Amino acid sequence: MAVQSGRSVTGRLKPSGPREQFADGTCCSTMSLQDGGCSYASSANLATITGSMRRRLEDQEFTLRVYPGSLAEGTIYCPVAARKNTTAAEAIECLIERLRLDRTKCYVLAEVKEFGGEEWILNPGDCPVQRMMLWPRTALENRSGLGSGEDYRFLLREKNLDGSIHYGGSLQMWLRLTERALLESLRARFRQEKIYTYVGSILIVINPFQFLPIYNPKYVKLYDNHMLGKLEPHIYAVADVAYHAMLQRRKNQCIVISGESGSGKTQSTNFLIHHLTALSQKGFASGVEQIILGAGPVLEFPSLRRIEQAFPSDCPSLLLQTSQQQLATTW
Ligand SMILES: Nc1ncnc2c1ncn2[C@@H]1O[C@H](COP(=O)(O)OP(=O)(O)OP(=O)(O)O)[C@@H](O)[C@H]1O
Repeated sequence: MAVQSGRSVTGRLKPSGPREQFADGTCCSTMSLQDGGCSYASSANLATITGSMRRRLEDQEFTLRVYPGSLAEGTIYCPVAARKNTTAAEAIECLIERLRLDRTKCYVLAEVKEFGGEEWILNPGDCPVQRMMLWPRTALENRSGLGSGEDYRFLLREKNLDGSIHYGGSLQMWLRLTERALLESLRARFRQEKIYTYVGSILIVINPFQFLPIYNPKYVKLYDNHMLGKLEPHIYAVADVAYHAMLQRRKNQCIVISGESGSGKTQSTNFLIHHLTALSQKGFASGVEQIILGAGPVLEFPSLRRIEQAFPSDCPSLLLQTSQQQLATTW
């Protein structure tokens, strides 16, 4: 599952000044300047100022997030750089190129204003940025909250020969499919006693509730200073990355462990500490491991949202614990 990254719309629309008013959709910059500033500006000056501001806005580059759904499996959204007068046809051309879509087919951009809601098809000459500027600020800021009610976004759709739109499942359905694919992959791996799986930089662990011979010195050595992704996913790999990042960058590192009760967080913490002390001692026996385990500095967060707030983007590793019972409810 690949999530394409790009500068967020929010980031682009946030700069202070007239642009912010514009992004809010309440009024354009020209209007706000006339409202607030004409008492001291001569009409000639005003024309010059408004002209240059308008030009700046025309030149301003925004990022459209376009969700291709089933047209490009493995891509959740594709960021497209666009200006105020970039047309839907131009944005689609860029998407065809980026997503390597079939050029013999015809595509349209659809605007959706509510998760799973009605879709408005843009004409080729419509300007998506101008439509985005009419979205409320909350919709631009809350880019991740699926199902949060107001969930404005652009979708890429295929047009049938008769001019009708080929839907091929809603975005909601497609996202559920990717979740199902993830769960199926976790289940298949778990059946082969592979309890660890990477999803991007996150390690998902399924509690096996049985002893697995994968925590012995052979594994400590195997994962010592290895390249992430070269070996099977393992909790030692996470510890190893954090340890070496700490040495190289000379900065504290943080590993967040999240999961329901009984999913194996304490056990994973023990494995992490075991590996970290083994790396730092290189086999030299000492009581450090026991001291750290005894101190047990445990931070508990009730939800992932709180974790995100506490550890924003520079948090290096996130470990998600889950148990068979928890997954069984979904499987
Ligand atoms: N990697 C593992 N291998 C084998 N057994 C495990 C593993 N992880 C967890 N377990 C088993 O699951 C049990 C519960 O795990 P643990 O106590 O770590 O859960 P927890 O998430 O810390 O629970 P709580 O939140 O209630 O404290 C352990 O006693 C152990 O038997």
